Amino acid sequence: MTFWRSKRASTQDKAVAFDLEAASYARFENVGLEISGRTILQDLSLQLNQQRIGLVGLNGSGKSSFVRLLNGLRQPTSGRLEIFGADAVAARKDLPRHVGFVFQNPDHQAIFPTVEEDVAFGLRQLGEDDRLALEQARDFLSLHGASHLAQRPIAELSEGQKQLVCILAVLIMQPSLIILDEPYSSLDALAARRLHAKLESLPQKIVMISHDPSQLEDFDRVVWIEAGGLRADGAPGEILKAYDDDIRAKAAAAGVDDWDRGHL
Ligand SMILES: Nc1ncnc2c1ncn2[C@@H]1O[C@H](COP(=O)(O)OP(=O)(O)OP(=O)(O)O)[C@@H](O)[C@H]1O
Repeated sequence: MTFWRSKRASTQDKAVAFDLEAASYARFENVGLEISGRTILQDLSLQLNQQRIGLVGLNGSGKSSFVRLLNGLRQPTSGRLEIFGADAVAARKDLPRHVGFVFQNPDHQAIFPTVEEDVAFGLRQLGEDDRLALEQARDFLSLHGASHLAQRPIAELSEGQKQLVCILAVLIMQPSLIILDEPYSSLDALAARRLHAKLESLPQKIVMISHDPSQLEDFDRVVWIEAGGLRADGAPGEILKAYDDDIRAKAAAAGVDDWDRGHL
């Protein structure tokens, strides 16, 4: 059974010259981001070219801000960023067609009353006919063992169910790059295993934020963001170990049992 829209984007998009086969799907050159006069990200220079890249960093370090740059939710305020070969500022309106974004908080993503309408929405955005989009959404939900949720109001779902629906709403669009911002945060162990296996099987590029190092161990690369900058970048084994060591050192210095000696 196939679900994919007939109007699928070609490798060279007509409106903006995206190169969806580019080896480096994101190129950061001295990229900075300021919001309301505050520096959130600074002087980031790196290229993303591996299939699955994990992002780690403490709360508030800038991970969500970093991934928001990738699909046009934020634009750099300094430096240059190219996504699939196109300037991220000039291409910001077209980026969501190729870069799917699973939000950390499902309430920021789901906008339609029912699950099937929400999953169908992305296909409609891509130009699919309303009725066909809804049919494909139902089939897709069924394929992923979620047909029982199809007509449920999203607002009534559990947090984990909402998170899974938001993931499906992005997967159905088959974007070339999929961003996942802490997708495991509300999932039970079974759903987490299923998602892990699913992500492993996908042909698309994936950039995923996770506070659970075990979900990133088999990724191709891990990038560690600290205080809005690049702290380390490399093989998961090396970076996750260094990150864990750093957390242990900080915990020992701050006194993990003493909330007041730490800081938010
Ligand atoms: N809309 C905004 N206005 C002002 N400051 C913001 C805004 N969004 C994020 N920030 C600030 O940017 C910094 C980085 O936030 P960001 O959400 O990117 O961190 P994070 O690493 O994803 O954190 P977490 O792990 O807690 O999700 C924080 O200091 C945050 O307060």
